[in-house]
Amino acid sequence: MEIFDYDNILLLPRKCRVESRSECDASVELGGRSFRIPVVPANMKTVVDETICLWLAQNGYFYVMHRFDLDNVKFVQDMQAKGVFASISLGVKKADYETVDQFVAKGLVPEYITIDIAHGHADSVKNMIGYLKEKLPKSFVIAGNVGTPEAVIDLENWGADATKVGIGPGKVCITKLKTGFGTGGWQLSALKWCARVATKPIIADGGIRDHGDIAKSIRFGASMVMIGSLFAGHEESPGKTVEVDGVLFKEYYGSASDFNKGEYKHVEGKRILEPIKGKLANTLVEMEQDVQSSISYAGGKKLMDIRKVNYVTLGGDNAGEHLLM
Ligand SMILES: NC(=O)C1=CN([C@@H]2O[C@H](COP(=O)(O)OP(=O)(O)OC[C@H]3O[C@@H](n4cnc5c(N)ncnc54)[C@H](OP(=O)(O)O)[C@@H]3O)[C@@H](O)[C@H]2O)C=CC1
Ligand SMILES: Nc1nc2c(ncn2[C@@H]2O[C@H](COP(=O)(O)O)[C@@H](O)[C@H]2O)c(=O)[nH]1
Repeated sequence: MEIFDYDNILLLPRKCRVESRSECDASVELGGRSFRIPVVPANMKTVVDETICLWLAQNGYFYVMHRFDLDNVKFVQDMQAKGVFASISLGVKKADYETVDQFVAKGLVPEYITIDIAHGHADSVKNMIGYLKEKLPKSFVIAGNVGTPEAVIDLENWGADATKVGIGPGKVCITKLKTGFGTGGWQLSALKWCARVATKPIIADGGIRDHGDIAKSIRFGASMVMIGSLFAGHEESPGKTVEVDGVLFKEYYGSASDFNKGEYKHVEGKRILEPIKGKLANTLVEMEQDVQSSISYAGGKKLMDIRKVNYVTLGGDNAGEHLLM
């Protein structure tokens, strides 16, 4: 198997078919809705909050609210009362089952539910998917995180409508160091490996450092990418603002860090500072424009045209050109 990551791949252009990049359509469909770009901010406490989620939904972007210190029932009620879709995260513990029961009792149906645990290839996820499909059959269920084709096959067979791929490639992730496991360092080829067997959408989660990595993820089989670090350093980001030598930063910490957990147990995440780089809305517009450019370099007009391009690997044992024959 070829092993590579975002830094060792470049996509190869095909003859341009548009006169302006504005003709290129960066939108993607997920769960019956169309979103402006194939990007979702990570469901982490220092990346999204209620205000950001509402703004994203109102402006044509997908979102997944985090599940930490949050009343999921109130969140769904609030979002739906404001006329936008509700997209929440759930774990697999007793309290998460009770949340589902409350939805049913109140007649609430979140449009999207992401089952979000560290080791998503597990019976606990199978059981939660089964429960959701029984109690809330209309909700679109995203399940993860996983990093192998076997896991993608299982999650899909258990009923997941989409899977989330990425174990440990995140910027504040220390899973690789603490456990010796994961897709950190080879996330893009792990995505390729998983996409070969997937029959439903994959969300590639973690490791995106530059906007061009979005197109690379689409090329290797993602329908969407989940990004934390590139979103954590905005004026509106929920993390604490910290000043260092006159420069403003936002804190960004892992969901499995002691900062998020409130205790040092099974810690697989750390805290870093991200320089503040302006408004979230501007970054999203820039991402859309960059994805439009990617589509134009792919010789296409729509997002999935990126899937058709050849690529080269730079450096290492697998270096070379990879042609689609
Ligand atoms: N994408 C990634 O690489 C990673 C992401 N995270 C994020 O951190 C957050 C917290 O995750 P998580 O700790 O799973 O959530 P929870 O604390 O809600 O734990 C979920 C359940 O899974 C169990 N569990 C967690 N890890 C393992 C494992 N390796 N093997 C067996 N059981 C396990 C937990 O039990 P117990 O704690 O008793 O073992 C618990 O019952 C999530 O948002 C997750 O996405 C965390 C690590 C890696
Ligand atoms: N191993 C860990 N992974 C984590 C933790 N908290 C979040 N995450 C994952 O990272 C991505 C974001 O990655 P980025 O490279 O865009 O910053 C996020 O969506 C989670 O899947 C953690 O504590 N440990």
